[in-house]
Amino acid sequence: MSNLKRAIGLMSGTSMDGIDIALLTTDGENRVERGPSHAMSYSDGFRARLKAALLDARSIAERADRPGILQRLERDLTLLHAVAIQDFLHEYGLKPEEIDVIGFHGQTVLHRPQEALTVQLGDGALLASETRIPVIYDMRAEDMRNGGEGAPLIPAYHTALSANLPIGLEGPVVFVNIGGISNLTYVGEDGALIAYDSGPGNMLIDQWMELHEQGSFDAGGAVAMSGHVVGNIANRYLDHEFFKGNRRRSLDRGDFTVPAREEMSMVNGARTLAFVSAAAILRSASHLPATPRTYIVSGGGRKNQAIMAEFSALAQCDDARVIDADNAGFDGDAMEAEAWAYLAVRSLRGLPLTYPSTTGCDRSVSGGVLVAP
Ligand SMILES: Nc1ncnc2c1ncn2[C@@H]1O[C@H](COP(=O)(O)OP(=O)(O)OP(=O)(O)O)[C@@H](O)[C@H]1O
Ligand SMILES: CC(=O)N[C@H]1[C@@H]2OC[C@@H](O2)[C@@H](O)[C@@H]1O[C@H](C)C(=O)O
Repeated sequence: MSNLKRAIGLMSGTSMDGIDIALLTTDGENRVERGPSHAMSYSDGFRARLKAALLDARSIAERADRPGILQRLERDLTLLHAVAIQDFLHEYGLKPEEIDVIGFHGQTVLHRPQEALTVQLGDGALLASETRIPVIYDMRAEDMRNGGEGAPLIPAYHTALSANLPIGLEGPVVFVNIGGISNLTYVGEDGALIAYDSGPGNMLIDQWMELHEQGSFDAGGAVAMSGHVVGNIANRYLDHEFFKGNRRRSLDRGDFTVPAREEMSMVNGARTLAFVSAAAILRSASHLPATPRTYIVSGGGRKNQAIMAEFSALAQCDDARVIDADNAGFDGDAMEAEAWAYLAVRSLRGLPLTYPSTTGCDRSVSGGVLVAP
């Protein structure tokens, strides 16, 4: 019997900008057929509630606690995901019974790997009943129960993608996702898989733009492109203990704080934080067993020209190339949502989602909670 499943992945990442949704047909191993994808932006009001939720989440002691606005927000967030699914099914002429499973990430509101505590808002049972499709959710917890960092989880999917790299890309290859936080996956020429979070991605830039009432992000990196890097402030970030030592750990949004408004001009701040985003990846990559030759970049940060220019310049010092995932035959916007579809199928089959070399877990671990409609 074929193990091929049709899965939909749903990702609401640390940027809190909206829901990415993607269709994938896969066996959870090497067969991956990418389908259509879509993004649904949150309204400004909803994004403001998500940000407020981060404060309420600080008082969570048990994973199931939902203090303050969290309980109501979890329901509303889940219902928005149900709307995203309905719209997607309608747009592509699909029926619920044609989808085997939904991989539901939810919204991370608290991530404290040192306390083995990670909380993603998202009611899997409600989503299953609303969509009439089986749902796999809460995919990070089992990893943490087994000593893992609970993130990143995308490396299992990167491994599958690495089987279809364009001819001529020099290895070792590293997949980099520049979302709110950035993470990297090293695929060695011997097949070795190493992954970890690599630093602040866009989150500081986004917060800087908001601080200056210039919208929620630096579109195209246009503001940054007219500024210059303020060295001492960049170094303050790059000297953070996160980049030192041999133990890699996963990040929470609260691990890095936006500079004070008066520390730099708006344009120099945007440029400095774009540089920090790029340099953080290189600093983190210096802990890999071999120097990467190609970086394949996905996530919204690849659309920031300043991040990409700084990244390319720094990588060039190591004779490495930086390429947009879209130019390597992938979809840089949909990759995380695709990954959650892929991981859901792996979860259904009891296959590992994480490995000691990706999250630091004690052994390969599967995970996720299945709810039938
Ligand atoms: N056109 C653009 N120009 C510049 N930056 C952009 C553009 N589009 C998106 N971004 C940046 O990318 C961010 C969203 O990226 P993405 O959707 O990959 O993050 P995420 O999935 O929420 O985060 P994570 O991967 O950490 O979970 C936005 O907040 C913004 O900073
Ligand atoms: C706890 C959590 O939600 N972590 C996210 C975050 O956003 C990027 C980075 O930090 C990564 O570790 C992870 O998401 C990706 C999709 C992952 O788990 O692979």
